[in-house]
Amino acid sequence: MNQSKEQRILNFVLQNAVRGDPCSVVDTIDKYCSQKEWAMNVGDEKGKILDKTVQEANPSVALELGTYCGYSAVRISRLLKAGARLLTVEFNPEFAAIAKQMIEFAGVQDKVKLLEGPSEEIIPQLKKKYEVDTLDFVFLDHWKDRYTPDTILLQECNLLRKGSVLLADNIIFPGAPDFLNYVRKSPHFQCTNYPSHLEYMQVEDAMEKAVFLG
Ligand SMILES: O=C(NCc1cccc(CNc2ccc3[nH]ncc3c2)c1)c1cc(-c2ccc(F)cc2)cc(O)c1O
Ligand SMILES: [Mg+2]
Repeated sequence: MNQSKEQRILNFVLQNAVRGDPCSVVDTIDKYCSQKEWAMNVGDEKGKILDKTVQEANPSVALELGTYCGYSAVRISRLLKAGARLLTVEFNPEFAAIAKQMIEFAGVQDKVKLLEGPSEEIIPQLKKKYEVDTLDFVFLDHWKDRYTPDTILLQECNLLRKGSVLLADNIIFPGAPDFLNYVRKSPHFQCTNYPSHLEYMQVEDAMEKAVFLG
């Protein structure tokens, strides 16, 4: 049975990156996906925006929606302070299996908890089942039509606090127009736009930061 693209990405990392070195895992995925096969990792240009936003937030508890191969989970977790943790949600079982191996190879498994299932099921479980009080940082990179309902669900589940930082990928391409509308019109969010490019391409894209005001 021939391999999936995601399996090929993982194999390239296992053969070319340095075990236990998150930076080498991130760089090796970028090398493969820019030279051999495009894939929907956030990439290095938008990844630098993600890095700065995570460092500024310096979260104790972070949530990622849309793990894919684990590129941004490794990228985020390498920046977390001792004792901080990242919960990452992946609905696609094949992607989750790849991401689990990627996270372990990078050596960040003690900081990252991979939760398999759809965000709409997992978000309401975060407080009781995953012992979350509130989220300091949320990276949205899953189905683009889920950004808005999940942002509303996070508020309904009382998971955001004054200063919680949401960062959304793909604001321009593939686009998340209803999310942009929602957060920019809401009095509960202070928004900032970060123009960039689609990963590994010269196509315009952007990220949007939305800080919860309470
Ligand atoms: O669509 C995207 N990513 C989301 C996505 C996509 C597919 C599968 C999943 C399955 N994972 C999943 C689903 C639902 C979920 N609920 N909770 C967790 C969870 C997890 C997730 C995307 C597309 C492009 C893109 C495509 C084509 C093109 F030409 C240009 C650009 C670029 C990106 O950076 C992207 O992020
Ligand atoms: Mg994306």
